[in-house]
Amino acid sequence: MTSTWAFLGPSGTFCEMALQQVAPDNARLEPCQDVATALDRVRERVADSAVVPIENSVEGGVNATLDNLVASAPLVIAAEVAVPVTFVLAGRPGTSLDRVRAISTHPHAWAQCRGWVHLNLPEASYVAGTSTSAPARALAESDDPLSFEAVLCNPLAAQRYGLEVLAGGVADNPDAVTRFVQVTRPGRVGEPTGADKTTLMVQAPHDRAGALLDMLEQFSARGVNLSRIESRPVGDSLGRYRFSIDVEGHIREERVQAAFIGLHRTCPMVRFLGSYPRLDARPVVVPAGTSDKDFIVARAWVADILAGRTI
Ligand SMILES: O=C(O)C(=O)Cc1ccccc1
Repeated sequence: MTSTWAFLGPSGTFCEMALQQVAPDNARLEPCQDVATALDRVRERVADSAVVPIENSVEGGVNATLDNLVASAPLVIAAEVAVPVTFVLAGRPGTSLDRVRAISTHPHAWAQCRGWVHLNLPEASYVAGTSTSAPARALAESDDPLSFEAVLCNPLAAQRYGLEVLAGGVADNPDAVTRFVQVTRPGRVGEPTGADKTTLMVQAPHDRAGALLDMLEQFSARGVNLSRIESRPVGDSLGRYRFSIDVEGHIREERVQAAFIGLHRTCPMVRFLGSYPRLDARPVVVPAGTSDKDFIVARAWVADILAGRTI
């Protein structure tokens, strides 16, 4: 049976390149206007999965994704993918570089090429695009006059839409990587691989000294290592934050469950956002005293006490 995959479109985005790494060959593709629409397609059961950007090595977390994952009906991350992001400046065939007055692209792409533009086209202004390939397609297909003459997109998109590369290698950081995730509706949680990651969103306990430390202690007390933590405003008033966190380990592991139970007891909001294999497949180091076996043995000891078998 074919599955339907939503992504940030149109064809030619970095998101589509990420999707190609995880989707089956016969997947039906559903290009969307923005990240929120792609995730809603999964909630509405129009799509089985969505592939969306979550973190960039230059810009950090992708807020549209981090916030949307906790905004409405629950979704979970099933897999992660990294895509090296390389940009070209492209225009309609025959466009000369010194004629470029305005450039359109996705805000994340603009942020990653700003230095090059400042140096090489200091007069050029920026026109926000919904993705890197949306303005590329518009340049190629629109008969109307556009408010820009060039786009920043990946070399494949320039080729796909028949645009001419006016300059290559325009990224300020040539090693930039964006991490994308495959998102699905929640189901029975799969088995751990030993090299897994778990994503969650937590609202710290109420405003008081040490609240953040107390939250972090839930992880450190169980030997659970954090690989990413970012604060996001809750949105209803100034000064209220929740934390988007990646931890090393799987929700089927005892120490991760113990940390989740601790958070649930002490924090106003905790949302599980998926346990999935780590991109680098590096096995998680489990500190002494926090393995599943350690928990099972300790629980059996308490059971013995309760049954009067141990004093
Ligand atoms: O617009 C795209 O091509 C995307 O997939 C979003 C994006 C934009 C810039 C860097 C990484 C991802």
